[in-house]
Amino acid sequence: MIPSIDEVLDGSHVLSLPMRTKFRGITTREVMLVRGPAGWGEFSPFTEYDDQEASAWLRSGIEAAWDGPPEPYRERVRINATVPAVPPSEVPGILARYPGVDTAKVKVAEKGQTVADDVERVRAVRAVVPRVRVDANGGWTVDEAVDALSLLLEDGELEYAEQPCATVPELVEVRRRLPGLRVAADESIRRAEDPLRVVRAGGADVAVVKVAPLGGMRALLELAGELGEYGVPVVVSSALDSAVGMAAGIAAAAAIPKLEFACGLGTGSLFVDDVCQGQELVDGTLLASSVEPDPARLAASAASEERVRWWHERVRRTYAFLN
Ligand SMILES: O=C(O)CCC(=O)C1=CC=C[C@@H](O)[C@@H]1C(=O)O
Ligand SMILES: [Mg+2]
Repeated sequence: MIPSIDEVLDGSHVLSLPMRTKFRGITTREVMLVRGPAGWGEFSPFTEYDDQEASAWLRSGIEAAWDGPPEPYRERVRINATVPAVPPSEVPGILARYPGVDTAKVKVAEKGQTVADDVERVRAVRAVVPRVRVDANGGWTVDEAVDALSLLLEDGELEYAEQPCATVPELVEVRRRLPGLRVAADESIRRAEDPLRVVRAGGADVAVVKVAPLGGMRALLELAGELGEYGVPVVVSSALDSAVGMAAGIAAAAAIPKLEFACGLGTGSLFVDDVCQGQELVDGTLLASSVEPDPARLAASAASEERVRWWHERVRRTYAFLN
């Protein structure tokens, strides 16, 4: 059952969370938290997304706050460190925020940077963490991907390359030209009309799945089951969520029967302050549990009246796509 708009907006908070490091081009993350009978939910589609795309995120926030999490298979979820496209000198400081974590995802192919920047950054990561995956966010052509990934492979193994190129045929081609390397699909799943298309086309060895863009924890679990039928394992990742959205990501990951890879659910450390005290990392794992935002932090991070109005209007427009 979908709550009314007034029920969704009642008791909601729009927050502006400053980030320690620029990530996907932003230095402040705006999120909206909603409160329902089952707890808290998050609605935080990136501001440039249209209402149709944002509607999956609204469905997801409502699911968390009105239905709560699915039945878990495990208590704790292994996570990876996430390293933004920073200079190598900043890498140790970022990794220090992930005690006990043995896998890092490194952003590569950042606009305005070179392959040499990527190689240096990945080297700095390898010096601290044994297992490395890279994420190009579709920033390379096939030739650029093959050249850059071959260079990175000269220094050591890569667990996988996430979205090296933007399109499905390009991913298929990268897989063909680098048969020893796993390719993971992210944007080709979360921003696609048919999330299984990339897998059917032979463009992915691994699928990156995110709760909010897929429309919630149960929608993610259903897709993970379908991907499993194709023999494609999933990595549950964040959508740069606050601790509330992250709790839904951890709950979804905890409810997947077979989890082979560390999950990208450690981006809370990219915020200067999250909406509540972060979950403690134990041996590189996070506990699946409900979260309660800290009222003082909600007050301190409250967005301007103008931005609150913008988000409320966005919810109203987006809500129209829910049925
Ligand atoms: O997967 C991770 O390690 C963290 C999550 C992450 O990298 C992302 C979160 C949100 C937006 C994306 O640009 C980005 C990604 O591309 O996977
Ligand atoms: Mg990605």
